[in-house]
Amino acid sequence: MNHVIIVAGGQGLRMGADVPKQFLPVGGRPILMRTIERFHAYDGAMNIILVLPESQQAYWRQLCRDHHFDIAHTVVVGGATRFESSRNGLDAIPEDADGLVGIHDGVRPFVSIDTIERCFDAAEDAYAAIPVLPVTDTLRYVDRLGGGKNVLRSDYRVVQTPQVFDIALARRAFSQPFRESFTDDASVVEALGCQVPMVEGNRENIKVTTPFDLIIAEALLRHPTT
Ligand SMILES: Nc1ccn([C@@H]2O[C@H](COP(=O)(O)OP(=O)(O)OP(=O)(O)O)[C@@H](O)[C@H]2O)c(=O)n1
Ligand SMILES: C[C@](O)(CO)[C@H](O)COP(=O)(O)O
Repeated sequence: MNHVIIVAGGQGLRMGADVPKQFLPVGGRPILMRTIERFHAYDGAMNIILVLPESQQAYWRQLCRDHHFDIAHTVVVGGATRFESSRNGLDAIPEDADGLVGIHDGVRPFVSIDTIERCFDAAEDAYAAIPVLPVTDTLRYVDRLGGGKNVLRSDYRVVQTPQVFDIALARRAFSQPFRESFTDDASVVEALGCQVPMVEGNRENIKVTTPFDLIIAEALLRHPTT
């Protein structure tokens, strides 16, 4: 059985909305529902674990009733960091489970089924896989004194989710103590000394982070490309 942990335990400070950003509507439906629907569409038998702050769980249950949202999922409590939220999600997977676990941002509702499939297929072969895209702008390194220099953009990739791992590998990685450098799940696995293979992501798979991203999200719904 495949598992996916949808992390939605953050504060959404950059969005600055009254309602937690994962509950904001896009095309009339909460972002989080759209995200969960993508994984259910990929694999109807997938074990879906949703990580949410305790204070938001009653509101989420109300939203599910209001929107007749009936995709089965388990809700677990979020942590102070994304690392902690991912780890809480992992703890909800039965001890004796084997196979793969994907970890996905609750606020990436436009992940394509192809991207999900590429990640799970590659992780089946290589124990881990993450979706990435090439950088389309010129990149500039800036130092602490305000100086800067052009860097070769072909040396870099933009990283998305879902990040998929063998469950035993993910458990070992998340038993390490937290480090500030853990900005995604791949960086936690790499701290064990493992390589994390990359597959192609999809351009629409934006992380809804700021009010501007909500405008893009509405436009993507009006002109679907996935
Ligand atoms: N303690 C945390 C922090 C983040 N996340 C989740 O990780 C994903 C990516 O994080 P981001 O979009 O940066 O969300 P926030 O941390 O909520 O945003 P901000 O930094 O603006 O507060 C989101 O789905 C967010 O809910 C989480 O589960 N637990
Ligand atoms: C995990 C992630 O979405 C990969 O791009 C990203 O690192 C999370 O962003 P945050 O701003 O660090 O929460």
